Amino acid sequence: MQTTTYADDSLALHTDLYQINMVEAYWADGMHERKAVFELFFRKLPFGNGYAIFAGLERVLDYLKNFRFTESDLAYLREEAGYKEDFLAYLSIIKFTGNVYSVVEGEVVFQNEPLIRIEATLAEAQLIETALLNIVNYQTLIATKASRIKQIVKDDRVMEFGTRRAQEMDAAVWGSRATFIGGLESTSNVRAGKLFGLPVAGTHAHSMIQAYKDEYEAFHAYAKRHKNCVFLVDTYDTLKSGLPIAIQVAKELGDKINFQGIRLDSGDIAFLSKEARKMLDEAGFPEAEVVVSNDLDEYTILNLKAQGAKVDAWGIGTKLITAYDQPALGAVYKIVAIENDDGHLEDTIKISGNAEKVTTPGLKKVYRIIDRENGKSEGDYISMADEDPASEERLKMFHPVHTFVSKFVTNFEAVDIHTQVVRNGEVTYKSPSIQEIQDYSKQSLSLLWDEYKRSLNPEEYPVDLSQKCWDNKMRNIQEVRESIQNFSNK
Ligand SMILES: Nc1ncnc2c1ncn2[C@@H]1O[C@H](COP(=O)(O)OP(=O)(O)OP(=O)(O)O)[C@@H](O)[C@H]1O
Ligand SMILES: O=P(O)(O)OC[C@H]1O[C@H](OP(=O)(O)OP(=O)(O)O)[C@H](O)[C@@H]1O
Ligand SMILES: O=C(O)c1cccnc1
Repeated sequence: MQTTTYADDSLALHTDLYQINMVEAYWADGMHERKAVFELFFRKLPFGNGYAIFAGLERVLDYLKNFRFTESDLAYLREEAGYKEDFLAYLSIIKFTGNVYSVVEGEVVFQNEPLIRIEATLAEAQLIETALLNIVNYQTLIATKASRIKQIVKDDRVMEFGTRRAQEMDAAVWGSRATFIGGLESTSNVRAGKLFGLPVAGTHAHSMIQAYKDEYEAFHAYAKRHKNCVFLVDTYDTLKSGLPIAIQVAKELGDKINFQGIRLDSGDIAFLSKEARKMLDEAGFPEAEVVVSNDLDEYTILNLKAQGAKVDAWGIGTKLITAYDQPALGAVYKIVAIENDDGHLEDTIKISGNAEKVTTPGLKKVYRIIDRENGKSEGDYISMADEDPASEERLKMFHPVHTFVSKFVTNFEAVDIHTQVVRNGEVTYKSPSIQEIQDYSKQSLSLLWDEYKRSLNPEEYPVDLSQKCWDNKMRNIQEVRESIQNFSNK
């Protein structure tokens, strides 16, 4: 529903006011077209996990391709926000003209490494920050949550049921896409199925049983119109009513339906699933699945498995789509270089009392270092852009804060984890199909040792700096210190 007089016809204003205000200052000072380099990264992996699954690139590219202030955006900025005509005239012609390097969706990623690098005019790079973070923070968080769940359930199917509990509609559809990237098998959201080509699956609700008042009637009515039926058996009494009636209907209809199984949505899932398995087997339905749902997450599932629950498929909603135990990923977007008066890129650094928060300046690359003998990742290696770790015989990798933690790697492959996805404003990357993205993610995960993949207290995967990158960072810190010293001596 339209609630104002302005059409909601672009995403250019999906930004924080301060971005526009900063750009106005750059523009007034003639700095807006200076080349700048920004990096998007997170500092801490979510859920205490040992890795994250990157998602969001498809929407980022769509956003960048269409980045334009429309007439209604400009009218709003003029009439409600008070911006002047000369600045609005500049905004009216701005579009994204830069270069973007990104990891691809489904990639396994880690703390403190640039996921996306933007090289653009200062104004463009600044204006897009908020939307990029908004997209990547949410989608990466949800893909990672899904991947954690998948690590626990292994080959069991997982159906995403979260739409009704998601933080509104965008989160539901893009979230369900992210859960597929993270390894889940289907979503219940039909629109997400249509938009992204996701497999759609589901059962039925208690309301149908209540509408027919009677489980026998309801199951029959449903089976008349649907194949692959999963009957929800816990509306009245799971063991005394729902299950026996589901079995009766399945026997009566025989080959006319493909009785796929039953769903449990309350009670003691471990106990009831074992009982259900027994009853289905004894009734001659060993192939029928036990599907369960009810406020599940990876912790409950792990516990249910420890209790010997006999479950074939898990329906998971609220705790997945809202990332219930950690509802935000803290990815940030930091400037690392800017063109100086002479037209050269100059490093820039943000200092912090917290060593982990000091940014790593300069134009850099990230390589995944893969051991040629066992095919596993030894760690990620952040170098200056002009370095080529592949040409080194023996690579020294050391922790970027606790530098005494180090190792040497030989016989390795160094794979640049970024792909150029936008060149001079043109999107040059075509997103693979959603299935290809999921397959890629599985392959990317298979490079990781199990120690990094366990859900509790995983080992910390090394994300290290090259010596040159480290030296450059120290030099930049020193320069800032000296200039502060000079300033306070004045
Ligand atoms: N055997 C079990 N071990 C651990 N947790 C379980 C087990 N069985 C179910 N659970 C979980 O315990 C919680 C039970 O939720 P709740 O207290 O709402 O009970 P319920 O059976 O769903 O009741 P209601 O009839 O109100 O839906 C759910 O998160 C469910 O996944
Ligand atoms: O528990 P979640 O992980 O969020 O999974 C989704 C939940 O949504 C449905 O319940 P709801 O009570 O909304 O409707 P119903 O009548 O279909 O059970 C479903 O039965 C699940 O319990
Ligand atoms: O298909 C289902 O069983 C379903 C879908 C959404 C939410 N809960 C259950």
